[in-house]
Amino acid sequence: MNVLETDIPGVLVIEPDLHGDDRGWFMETWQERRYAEAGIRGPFVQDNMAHSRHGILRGLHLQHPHAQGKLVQVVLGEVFDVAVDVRRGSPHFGKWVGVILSGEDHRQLWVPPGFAHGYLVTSNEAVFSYKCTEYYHPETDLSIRWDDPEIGIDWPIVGHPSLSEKDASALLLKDVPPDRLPEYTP
Ligand SMILES: Cc1cn([C@H]2C[C@H](O)[C@@H](COP(=O)(O)OP(=O)(O)O[C@H]3O[C@H](C)C(=O)[C@H](O)[C@H]3O)O2)c(=O)[nH]c1=O
Repeated sequence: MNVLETDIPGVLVIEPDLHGDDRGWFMETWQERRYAEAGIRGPFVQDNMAHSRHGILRGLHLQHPHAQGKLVQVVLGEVFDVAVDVRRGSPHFGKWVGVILSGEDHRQLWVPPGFAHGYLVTSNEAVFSYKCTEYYHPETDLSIRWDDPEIGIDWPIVGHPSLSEKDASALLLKDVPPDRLPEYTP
């Protein structure tokens, strides 16, 4: 398993070992001891899966309180996956990391608690699967605008993505009340 750092400390790309043979392939998508050694600690309490068509953008979402760490990967298709540091006081506040994840490369992204997360489907369809370190708390769920100019995410899209009503009416980061954002703890 290779673990690659990104421009934001703590956000990691994981390249799991793939065991191929004439039947196909096998991979361990998570293993507590090995991932903890890489700095990816649970406990993971919930697994999610979502299917989306081309051009769908889900995000940018976070929960606070009850911030979720997310170990994300694509089972089928391809997405552009983004993590944004929205921890108050972080030296990287407002900074984003974007990576292509696909069912072909099997890569994972570790999105620590305190980050807004979202992805754009760049294939005809995509099945997205991820582990969370906190339960779903819709009452503390928050959407931040995918196209917030102060974050400036370079989404690989021409025109406008397909969004949920919630995401279409999301706030700009500057308009989020400070107490709705997690605190940075070095
Ligand atoms: C997130 C979630 C949703 N739901 C239900 C609530 C709605 O009836 C339906 C769709 O929810 P939503 O539109 O919030 O789903 P996404 O837009 O994919 O939200 C996710 O998108 C971005 C990329 C994330 O990182 C978060 O995990 C999450 O916010 O699933 C649940 O029952 N449990 C859950 O944990």
